[in-house]
Amino acid sequence: MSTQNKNNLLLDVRNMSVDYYAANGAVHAVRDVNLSLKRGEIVGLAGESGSGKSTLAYAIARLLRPPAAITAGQVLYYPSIQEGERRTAFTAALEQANSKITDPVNSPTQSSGVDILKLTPPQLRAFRWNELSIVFQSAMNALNPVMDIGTQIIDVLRAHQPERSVQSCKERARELLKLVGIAPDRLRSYPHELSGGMRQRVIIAIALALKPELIIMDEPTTALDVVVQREILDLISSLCKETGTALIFITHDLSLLLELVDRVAVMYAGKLVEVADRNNFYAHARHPYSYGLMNSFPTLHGPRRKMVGIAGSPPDLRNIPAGCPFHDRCPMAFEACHQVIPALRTPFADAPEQIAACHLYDPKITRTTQMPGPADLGRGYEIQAERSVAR
Ligand SMILES: Nc1ncnc2c1ncn2[C@@H]1O[C@H](COP(=O)(O)OP(=O)(O)OP(=O)(O)O)[C@@H](O)[C@H]1O
Repeated sequence: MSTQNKNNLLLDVRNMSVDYYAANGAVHAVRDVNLSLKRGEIVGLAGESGSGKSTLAYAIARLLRPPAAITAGQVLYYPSIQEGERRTAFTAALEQANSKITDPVNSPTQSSGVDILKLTPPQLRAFRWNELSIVFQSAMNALNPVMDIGTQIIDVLRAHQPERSVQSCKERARELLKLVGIAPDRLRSYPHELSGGMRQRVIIAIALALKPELIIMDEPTTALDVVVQREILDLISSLCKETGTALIFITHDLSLLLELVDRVAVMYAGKLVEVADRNNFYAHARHPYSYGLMNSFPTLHGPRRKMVGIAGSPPDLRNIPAGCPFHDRCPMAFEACHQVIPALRTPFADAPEQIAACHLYDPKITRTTQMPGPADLGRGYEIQAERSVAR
């Protein structure tokens, strides 16, 4: 029997804010972000370059280093605790620490979760790889060129499971290669003997080595051509479903993201501006920024869309304008957008899980009697483009 929480929650990021302290002022890279993830769920983080996606992901994994600082927030993690099963390395590390103190801060059994930001160094070591692994941008270039891939996979296993025999590590390495579609006899190949796509598969195999509950992938396919990109995405998707691993997948390419994810979270200027399940988002992205982003990329499936693009560029995160941070690029902006920061709300009867931070959908603020639909947002962008050509 499992003692998991009833919502099957795996991760709950609460009110997260991160600044980078630069000589010319603090960069507010992540601002009051709330985001949760269920066990086995695939969530995509989208947004233009500089919107804070990687910073948020690294904050979750506690990988940020100065000049970055988490100025507020919690990252609550709910370890899987199966009664009668062997404790995981992580829950064992939590219990060991708690046995030494009278008032445990992070107990694996409490229903309120474990705050990753409060983990001690040994707990953090047990958390990484065992519970969470990360695939960085261009990770495939991080494989050691002078070691065969088998040794590199076995090294990860041995480092985290020193009690495991060499033979069992070898077997697991072969199994992992098979899982990612590489013949196990390639264990003795060196990275330069593999194609880019194969190297990326090896990286995915390493990320899965210790059966983590959660993987974060930051632009894992950008260095690959589109055909291989697609193959890798299909592989990631089927592996996550097969192993029940949750995934946070980061990219600025929304069309790619929509092929893979259960839910999409869109960031702009350090804030979450919309969260929706894939189908709702695809059918009707509510925030004008999400709409613009979606129509900036050609999609592989679905109806033909008119490409509009978003004029202008994101604000300077050292000096964020008042009101909605998107207002000076938004074709639908009105007075309130220049003054009042919109909160994430869920006013959509037809999609109660979809939330957007936009005054257009706030009946107390909006100027329209009807909520705008995709055609209205599209028309808004067209008018904006026509005006800029006329100028
Ligand atoms: N070391 C740093 N010092 C100062 N500012 C930084 C530093 N690293 C990132 N930033 C700033 O923080 C903001 C968020 O950056 P981040 O890399 O998280 O965005 P992103 O959405 O992941 O972008 P990309 O898609 O290009 O990776 C950007 O404005 C960036 O310039």
